[in-house]
Amino acid sequence: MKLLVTGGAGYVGSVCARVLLEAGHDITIVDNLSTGNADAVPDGARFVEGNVRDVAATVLDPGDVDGVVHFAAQSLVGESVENPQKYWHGNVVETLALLDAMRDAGTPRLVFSSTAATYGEPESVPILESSPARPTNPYGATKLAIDTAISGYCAAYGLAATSLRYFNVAGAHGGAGENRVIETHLIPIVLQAALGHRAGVKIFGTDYPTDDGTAVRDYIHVYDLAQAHALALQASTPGRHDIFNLGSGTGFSVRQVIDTCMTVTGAEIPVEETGRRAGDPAVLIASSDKAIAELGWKPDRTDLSVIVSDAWDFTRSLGDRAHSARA
Ligand SMILES: NC(=O)c1ccc[n+]([C@@H]2O[C@H](COP(=O)([O-])OP(=O)(O)OC[C@H]3O[C@@H](n4cnc5c(N)ncnc54)[C@H](O)[C@@H]3O)[C@@H](O)[C@H]2O)c1
Ligand SMILES: O=c1ccn([C@@H]2O[C@H](COP(=O)(O)OP(=O)(O)O[C@H]3O[C@H](CO)[C@@H](O)[C@H](O)[C@H]3O)[C@@H](O)[C@H]2O)c(=O)[nH]1
Repeated sequence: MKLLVTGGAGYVGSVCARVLLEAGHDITIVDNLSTGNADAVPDGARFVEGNVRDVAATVLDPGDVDGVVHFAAQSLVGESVENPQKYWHGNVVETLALLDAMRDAGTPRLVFSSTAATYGEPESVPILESSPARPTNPYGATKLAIDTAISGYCAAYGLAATSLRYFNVAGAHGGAGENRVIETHLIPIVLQAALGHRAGVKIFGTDYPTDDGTAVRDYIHVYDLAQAHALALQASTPGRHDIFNLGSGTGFSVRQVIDTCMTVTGAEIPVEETGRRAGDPAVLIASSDKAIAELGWKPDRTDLSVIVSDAWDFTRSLGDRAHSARA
């Protein structure tokens, strides 16, 4: 397929673009490099630098593009609580412009990066797609608003769309991984501390109602996630909006993640316990049964040690290209 990939210079988008190229798709990436890296754009993809809102209409030639895989977004839970304006504009306004450009150009399919954050604090785990969606932060609220808009565009205009609700993405593949200028995610932060690029790691909250008091998340390997995108592109149906959770189905606490990172790296990492981060739910664990049954998805890198090892190999391979090395 001829595909437009937004956010393909970012972490998840750059891995997925590689996997889609390997599968034989023709890829054009649009990215404004606000959090992404130009050197993450894979060989073999065309690259257009710009905001989705500004360039979508020019890169979607009428009748020419088979689908859009839309990763570009603002995606930090804590930041969204402090600066919701950045999230409503950066996510909802940008995506509505993309949906309208797709409609004008007759682009038939969309795969959208939705999130576990749409559910908020779950009543029970694992979380199903039918679980109540009550986001606890503006980031999740904007992604839920986009999912709602997509449903309407599918029903009224015949778009074929899939929203993939990722849980916590981690790991690396094909020379691509996490290398953000400002890093806030747990696993890359712990690995940067293991490399000596940070003094240590803070645990945000030790009073959650979990076994060890720290928050529990479901970590999914970015390669498994990429496979789901390839399947979703094949499975889409005009007029339908399908929503799938994507996780490994197992929860790990912040302490367990730090312990696994210490085992994999062999490094002793200083840990400081601090208060909760605003907007964080206690426990997020996915049921991915629907994706397994309906997309034929087969996640096979679900072991946390494998996820952390792949992230560690990538982080070490960066050398001077690591933003954390220059901090
Ligand atoms: N990383 C996770 O754990 C996770 C979990 C759930 C959902 N997601 C979703 O997956 C997607 C990718 O996340 P990521 O972790 O790779 O983030 P990222 O910040 O690494 O990548 C986002 C990319 O989009 C680009 N971008 C942002 N706004 C843009 C705009 N308006 N126009 C053009 N380019 C723009 C950035 O420069 C960056 O390259 C996001 O939609 C995020 O909400 C991520
Ligand atoms: O230095 C740190 C960083 C994080 N955490 C905690 O570790 C957990 C995981 O945090 P993080 O890696 O920042 O991911 P989340 O905030 O859970 O969000 C990720 O996972 C969500 C889905 O669950 C996605 O929607 C988001 O885009 C993605 O950033 C949370 O409990 C954090 O409070 C710490 O204790 N210390």
